[in-house]
Amino acid sequence: MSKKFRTLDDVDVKSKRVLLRVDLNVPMENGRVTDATRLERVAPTIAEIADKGGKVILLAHFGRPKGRDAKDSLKPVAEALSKVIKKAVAFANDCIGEAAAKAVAAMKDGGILCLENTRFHKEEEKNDPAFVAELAKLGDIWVNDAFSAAHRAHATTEGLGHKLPAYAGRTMQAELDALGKALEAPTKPVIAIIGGAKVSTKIDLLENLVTKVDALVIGGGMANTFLHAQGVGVGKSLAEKDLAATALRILEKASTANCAIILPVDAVVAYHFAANSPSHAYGLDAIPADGMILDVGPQSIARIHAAIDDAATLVWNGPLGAFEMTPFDRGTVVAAKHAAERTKAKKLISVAGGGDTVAALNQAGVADDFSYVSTAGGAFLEWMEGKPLPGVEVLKQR
Ligand SMILES: Nc1ncnc2c1ncn2[C@@H]1O[C@H](COP(=O)(O)OP(=O)(O)O)[C@@H](O)[C@H]1O
Ligand SMILES: O=C(OP(=O)(O)O)[C@H](O)COP(=O)(O)O
Repeated sequence: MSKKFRTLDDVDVKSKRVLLRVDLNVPMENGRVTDATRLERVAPTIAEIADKGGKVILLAHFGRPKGRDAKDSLKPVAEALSKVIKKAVAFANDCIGEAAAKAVAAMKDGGILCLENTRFHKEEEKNDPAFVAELAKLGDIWVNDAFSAAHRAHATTEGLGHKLPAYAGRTMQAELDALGKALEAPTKPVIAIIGGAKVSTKIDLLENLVTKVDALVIGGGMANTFLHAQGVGVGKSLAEKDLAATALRILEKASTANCAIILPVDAVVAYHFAANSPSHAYGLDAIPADGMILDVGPQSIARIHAAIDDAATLVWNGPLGAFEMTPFDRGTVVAAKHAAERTKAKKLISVAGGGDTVAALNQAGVADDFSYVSTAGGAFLEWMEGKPLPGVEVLKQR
């Protein structure tokens, strides 16, 4: 990788208070981390700083809380991280103020401290200068290792880089390096699969994506939004109906750009958002008004297979259905296995990313068969678009 920013090679961290921005936004169920990939990926950076005698002060968000909310505490994640890195991780129940200052003051060289969810303060997402200044008091340098949150210009992902000497962490370096190698000049035809639940934050990306890929498979909550826009009754499905105009504009743009759009032609519908709740596959003209689309149907899966077969490069973010609950993982698991087989047969370069997407690939048992698995979803898509990522750009300034 051409050296565009300073890294841990350029700083002596011994005895320094290192504010290390990581992405601890891991999938959780009943207080238990269900996929530790993001924790495993950040482990080398934490170990390197601690082993060199730096004080590792972890900054991270979790979920999208509106203010302090116990269900979004990072405490259980810090405990899971401690198990992954096999080192003690202290915890402070606020990321600024007295609790944070005391915990930092008590640190020894090589110690590790995790501060509570930065999004418990609304100033985090506003990149508020006073909040940034409060955070900056706790550290001597800022290391950004959260590539998967680098598309956010928040206080801890961007603001701190203007206030303290800034460095890229090892995960940040590795992600940019690997994505560059796999996708800077992708072998065509390129197919993208976009699913998941973060419709409003990802739909705008599709407008650019359709000019860069030859085919776009849309699944998950994203597909429901498009189907609704086309006049399909989607019942009680997760769909952002106010984005119908955006969805139609994207379809038009795709047509102009000669990007094939593969939307579901059938859907697995249930009446309760719960594992193993009774379900049935319906054609699009027959989705029950009181039902919820929780997965793509069998005919849609066949089309997705065919689209993958036509592609030389695959980029994937977002599960095709509510994969955490059987049997609604079927579409995602079957498509993931198919992409993995094509990759093993050297017919496909496959790159997938996103907290839940990685969890889904692990659940399907194929993460290791993909060409590259990124920790990032939204950030990876924005990087693909060629958009500058605020959390990366700020590293280049200093
Ligand atoms: N049809 C659907 N209805 C409800 N939730 C869905 C549906 N399809 C996918 N999801 C949910 O989308 C979530 C993942 O979305 P997202 O956060 O956008 O992906 P990633 O973390 O990989 O970037 C999962 O929790 C999954 O259950
Ligand atoms: O999980 C994340 O992104 P992803 O779902 O796109 O992989 C990041 O932690 C960013 O979270 P955000 O989309 O709430 O800013």
